[in-house]
Amino acid sequence: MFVLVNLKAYPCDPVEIADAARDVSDDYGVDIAVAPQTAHLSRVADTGVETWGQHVSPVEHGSHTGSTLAEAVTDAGATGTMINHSECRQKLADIDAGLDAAERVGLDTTVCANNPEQVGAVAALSPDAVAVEPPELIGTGTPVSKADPDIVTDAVAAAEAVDEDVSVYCGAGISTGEDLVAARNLGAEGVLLASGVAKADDPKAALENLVEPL
Ligand SMILES: O=C[C@H](O)COP(=O)(O)O
Repeated sequence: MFVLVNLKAYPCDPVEIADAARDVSDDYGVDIAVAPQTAHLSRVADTGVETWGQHVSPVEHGSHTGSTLAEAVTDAGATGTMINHSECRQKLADIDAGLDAAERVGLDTTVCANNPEQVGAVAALSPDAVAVEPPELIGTGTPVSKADPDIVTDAVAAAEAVDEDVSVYCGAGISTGEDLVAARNLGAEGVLLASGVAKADDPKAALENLVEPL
């Protein structure tokens, strides 16, 4: 299972969480990546943890003030990026161009989607992975695997029907090891989570609790 920890814009210490994620990943043999604010990418990557961008813009070098250039994301040490997070929605054409930008520099890609129908649509763009996240469950602590497990199994089927090489992750409300095991049992190959770690009093303990049952 791949565990992608999105720090969003939470008031957490990205380096403390990156250090914890690196150590827990090493200790438990689970692939854990951290996606901090773009301005924190270098500091997070310097810890040695797998580092992801929260977004890349659908642009090349040029007059694109305020953009998140894929080349700058890799220069900062990231090896992957999310695109189309529910809190950073993109038009389909921009998701496609964002994937082109990520591919140009060799970033791994996860495209987020609200539901299984959207999973099928974005799987057609051949990202490395899609992450299904019902927006209404984000930040609630109620995992999609409990609230509506069919969303995960339907997302897996939708991606498989389009492109068997696209992995499916699930997210929203995931905070415990039990949630990770449930996601795996529903066919997900990874999880995307945020508040369960970024808002935890002890992020390292939260990460250990997540991966221990795997
Ligand atoms: O990027 C992470 C997802 O939006 C899930 O957030 P959450 O774990 O706080 O529900």
